[in-house]
This record gives sequence, structure tokens and C-alpha cells, in this order.
Amino acid sequence: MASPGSKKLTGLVAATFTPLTPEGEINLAMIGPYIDFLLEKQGVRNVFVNGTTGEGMSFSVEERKRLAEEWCQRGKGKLEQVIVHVGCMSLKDSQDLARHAAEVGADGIAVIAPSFFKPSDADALRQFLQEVAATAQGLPFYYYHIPALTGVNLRARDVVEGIEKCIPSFHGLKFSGQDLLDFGQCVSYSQPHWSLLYGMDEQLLAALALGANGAVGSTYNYLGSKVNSLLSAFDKGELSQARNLQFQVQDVLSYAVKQGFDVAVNKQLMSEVSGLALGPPRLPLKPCPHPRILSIAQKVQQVL
Ligand SMILES: CC(=O)N[C@@H]([C@@H](O)[C@H](O)[C@H](O)CO)[C@@H](O)CC(=O)C(=O)O
Repeated sequence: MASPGSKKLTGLVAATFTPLTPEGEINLAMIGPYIDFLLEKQGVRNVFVNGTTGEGMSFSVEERKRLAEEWCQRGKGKLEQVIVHVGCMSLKDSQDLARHAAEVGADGIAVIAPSFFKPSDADALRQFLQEVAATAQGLPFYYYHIPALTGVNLRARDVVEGIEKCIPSFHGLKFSGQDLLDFGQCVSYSQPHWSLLYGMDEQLLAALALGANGAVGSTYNYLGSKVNSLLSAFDKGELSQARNLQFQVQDVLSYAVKQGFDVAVNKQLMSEVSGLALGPPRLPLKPCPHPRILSIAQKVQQVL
């Protein structure tokens, strides 16, 4: 298990897809080859498991445990960090997953806002996060902000207000929102050991300019190498090169959106580009016709 003084999470973090068999069962055998692909072909050394891209909310607690365990075991000595998303509608399920993540050697956990019964204010959400974090004390904890999917439109800046008083293991946030005012205010409030991870791949450069330390996203599964170049151009102050690389990512994503882009399409795209058989999505997501995937994959190949 990671210690409180563990290495700060920076750089690219792939929000992983969950491999399924053609029959729709979790396919643990794909995780080893998936890790090798990320390391060898994308230069991506961190993963975010069971999140949105990984359809985490569509799996049972038992399935999520088996997935977390496999990613931690296979990633040991290879990946730098495995962050496990443990958010659920039920506080008890989240606590169970958080405890389990600590037991299997995750490097951190993240929690999304519950979205059926929504927290009425930032304090209610902080209390929910606190009760989850307390079951995995010492394991770095990240708040996962994704208002477009949760419908919880609390400002992240309000959520992190005084958060370390109730969550001593708080290490930062994964900000998957468009509101760069809110993101900037989180950065300016943050502590040096926090990681501010941005989650909208199409506008990462803007978040880097505001002080993001890294990024968690779905496209880093297959555009990781390209976006690593963007990060190093930005670090060297080569802004026009960084902008050019961001524009290429934007071209791919705006093309994909025009074709119809969701987690199911994205997963099939990853299978097509990587050659890894990741299988179908789980219902309610539905597979998409293959020609559409091929056309988006061609667009991806053009920028590689
Ligand atoms: C809504 C959504 O899926 N957002 C993605 C992005 O990486 C997104 O796919 C990308 O910016 C393209 O729109 C991530 O923020 C999600 C994520 O990190 C996760 O899987 O937990």
C-alpha cells in the first residue's frame, strides 16, 4: 500500500477500459497485455481503473474487486501508480471497495459524487468522501469531479475547502469538467503535495497553463504517445508545438463526436487501434457498427 509520503501523481494517467469476453464477462486475461501496450506503445505508466471509461458503475462490487486486484497484481513493478475508483451509490459499497483497494496494493483511490440521491451541498459531499476515505487511511485519496455525468454541479473549489481537516489522506482531484474558472481556483487553493489532474483531453493545454500536474483520460490509451509529446513541449516552453499537438487531438475528437462518440465507441476504437480484444460494452451501453469505428480509427492513425 502507498504511504502518505508516496510519489506525487503527475503526467498522463490512462482511464482504462474494462476488457470483457464476447459473452460480456470480465476478461482478466487481457489486463497483462493491456499494461504492456500502455507502457511500450504509449509511454503511459499510470492507470485509473473502474472509472467512467472503465464502466465502473456498471459492474458489481465483486467484479470491481477482481478487476482492481488484477490491475494491481499485473501492474506491480511495471506501472508507477494504479488508482482505483471506488465510488458507488451506496456508502457501504464504496467503503468495502476502498478497504479492498488498500488490501490489494492500490496506490490511491478516487470517489465520484453519488448521483441518485445527490448531496445537497459541498458539506454533504465532503462527509460522504470522508467516510469512504476513513476506511483506507494512509491511501492517497482523490475527489473525482465529473458534473456532466453525475449531475452534481457543486463547485469543486467548494468541495475542497478545508478538506484536509476531514480527509488527512487527501491528495488532489481529478477534474473532468469544462469550468476552467473552478479548476483554476482549485489550483490556486491547492497544497504542494496535491495532484491536480485534468480530465477533458480536448482542452488539456488550457488546464496545463492553469497549473494542472497531469491528466486522466480515455484517449491516453491510444493517443498517449502524442499527448506525452504535448506535455514535454509545454514543459520546455514550446507553446506553438504544444498547441499544434493539442489541435491534432481536437481534430480527432471533433471528428469522433460528429460520428457519435461515447464510451462504447471509444472502447471499440481502442480495440481497433491497439489490437487488444476488449470486447463489447456492458448494457445499457450498446456496441456500435464496425464501419463507424474504422472511420474514426483511420482519423486516429492519421495523427500518430
Ligand atoms: C466523459 C468522459 O468519458 N470523460 C473522459 C475523457 O477522457 C473523455 O473521454 C475525453 O476528454 C474525450 O471527450 C474522462 O474524463 C473520464 C475518465 O477519466 C474516467 O474514465 O474516469
